Amino acid sequence: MKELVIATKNKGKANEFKSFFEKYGINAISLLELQEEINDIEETGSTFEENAALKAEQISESMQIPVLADDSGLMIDTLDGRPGIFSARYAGEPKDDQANIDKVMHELQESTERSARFVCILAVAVPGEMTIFKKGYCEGKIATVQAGENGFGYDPIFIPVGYTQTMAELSPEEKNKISHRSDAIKKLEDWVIHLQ
Ligand SMILES: O=P(O)(O)OP(=O)(O)OP(=O)(O)OC[C@H]1O[C@@H](n2cnc3c(O)ncnc32)[C@H](O)[C@@H]1O
Ligand SMILES: [Mg+2]
Repeated sequence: MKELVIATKNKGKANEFKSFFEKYGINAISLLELQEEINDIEETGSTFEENAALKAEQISESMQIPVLADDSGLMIDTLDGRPGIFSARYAGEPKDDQANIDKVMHELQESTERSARFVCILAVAVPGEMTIFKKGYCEGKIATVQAGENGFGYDPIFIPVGYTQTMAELSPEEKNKISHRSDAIKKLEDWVIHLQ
């Protein structure tokens, strides 16, 4: 089976990439599964694109293989797009999904302006080639009550457009049909097929 290294240490993302790439007969391997210990890559960029490129290019360079990275986040309109690129550590170090949710819920309080979107930027770095980028979205709103156990990150407070449940109440299969990550992956299909 073909293999593709995904420059992520996020278990939730890694699982989603596994199921996307399985369909193409590709084994998606995250940094959590590699034998060698990979140091955390500092996400010092000021955009999703810069951070996705940092992750993909650093691992691709050191391993001399094609690498895919994902930089993603939640953008809330009434918070001027926050947490945005700071989504993973919105409530500070160490990264804590529940603390991030609590902070967002506190900031929104009773607000009726709750529109938001998940954004995903994929970067593919191949040694000696220009890095390519694909962008995906999932539109929705922030719930007034946290619900659901599936997924990761902000899924328990994000209600996608056309749904009454949160992303964390949907099955993994349902999430993978409509998520920002799947939207971006579909746009990468030509490259993925070429990899096979
Ligand atoms: O950098 P890597 O190692 O890939 O893992 P990370 O969790 O730090 O990933 P990001 O830097 O891209 O930050 C993305 C954050 O945005 C949130 N997020 C992204 N995609 C999400 C999704 O599908 N569902 C819920 N929250 C998501 C979640 O809080 C993530 O930690
Ligand atoms: Mg990160």
